[in-house]
Amino acid sequence: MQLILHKYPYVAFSRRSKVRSYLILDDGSCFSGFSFGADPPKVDDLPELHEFSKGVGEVVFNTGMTGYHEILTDPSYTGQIVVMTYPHMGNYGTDDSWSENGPEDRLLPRVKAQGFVVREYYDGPVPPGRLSLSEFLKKYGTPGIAGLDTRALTLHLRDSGSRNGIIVRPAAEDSLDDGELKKVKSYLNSFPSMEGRNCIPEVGITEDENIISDGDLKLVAVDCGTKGNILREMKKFGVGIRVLSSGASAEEILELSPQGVLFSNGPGDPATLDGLIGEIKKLVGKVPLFGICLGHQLIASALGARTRKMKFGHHGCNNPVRDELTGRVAVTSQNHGFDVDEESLPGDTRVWFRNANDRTIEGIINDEKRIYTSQFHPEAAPGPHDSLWIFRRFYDEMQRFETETGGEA
Ligand SMILES: NC(=O)CC[C@H](N)C(=O)O
Repeated sequence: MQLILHKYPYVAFSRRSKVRSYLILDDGSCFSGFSFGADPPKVDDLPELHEFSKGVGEVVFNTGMTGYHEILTDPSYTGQIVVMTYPHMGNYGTDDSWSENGPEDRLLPRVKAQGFVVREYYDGPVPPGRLSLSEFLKKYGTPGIAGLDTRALTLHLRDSGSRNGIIVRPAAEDSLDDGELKKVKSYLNSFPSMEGRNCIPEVGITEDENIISDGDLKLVAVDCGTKGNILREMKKFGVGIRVLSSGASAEEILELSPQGVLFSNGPGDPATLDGLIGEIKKLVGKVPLFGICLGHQLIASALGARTRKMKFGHHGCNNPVRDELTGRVAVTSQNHGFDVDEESLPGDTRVWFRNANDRTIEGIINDEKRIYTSQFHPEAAPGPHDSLWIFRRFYDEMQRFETETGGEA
């Protein structure tokens, strides 16, 4: 009897022509692999690179098994190179309708991450109408690197912390010489660290107001680089959604008489966003506030708490979180490299959610001030839907606010 291992014409990546490239970290560690997607910068091109050039950024690992399309298009990954710990990526292709960063013409570049690192890149057929992962990355100018030991790389990042890195091609030959390696290392040592970086100008809408939907209750969403699914989940309740840019003032927000204001996820260090934090301070107690990820960090800061850089953060869709009000544990989708320092949280605000692995804060609640936040992503995309109820919780709060105050706090 003949054993058929592959029913369809799977073409192993290793059998295709390979272009050697390297992932180099700022501590000099060097991982050799093969290119897919867009060509990485050449060692010669380093002086041409700017802060948001493709191929260079903070290297973080993501523990999700699937969902690479949503991850790559999540605006919060701006400035970061993503390493997938799951070893096999690309097997279902990519489809633009899964993109998390809105219509193509509005929020370019479509792929937000600076680079993508995988153990094994699947190079077989994908369903009709889809682009392969490599074609998708190429179309949006983002380099990928495959064939390196992502397990060793992840352990290194876990032990030493997330750090800057670059995907590069040698100038001429197949391998980097010592001089080139030195050049790359000194380039990386002068590259800004994620702590202290404001990445908001790279994402989000720039026009004054964007009407997503109409409804009796009104939600203003302040776009710091919002994932599309946050707005889609709120839209399900029939609320009218107005998206304002992250430069919106408290007065502009209140002028729209919303029953709720949402501060979205977004890239970079929250501590750099003083202006936005100042505007949130003016909103506290006046209208229900909902913050997701960066939005959570900004609202906590407006209440007087401090944020801090985590060693390697939480990136994945399998992070357990405990609801401190009910004791229930949910598996959540996460993507953050900063957190709120519990010591600095004001006494009248409770920890709503806590990470079950490292016990860091995953959300805060203040009923009196009508404040609800989650550090994780209740909208999933990608990830489990266990926490979608949080959107309903905020919608109920918007209704209560309207009933109790007629919209006047
Ligand atoms: N997904 C997010 O909103 C990320 C928030 C922030 N940039 C962090 O890394 O912690």
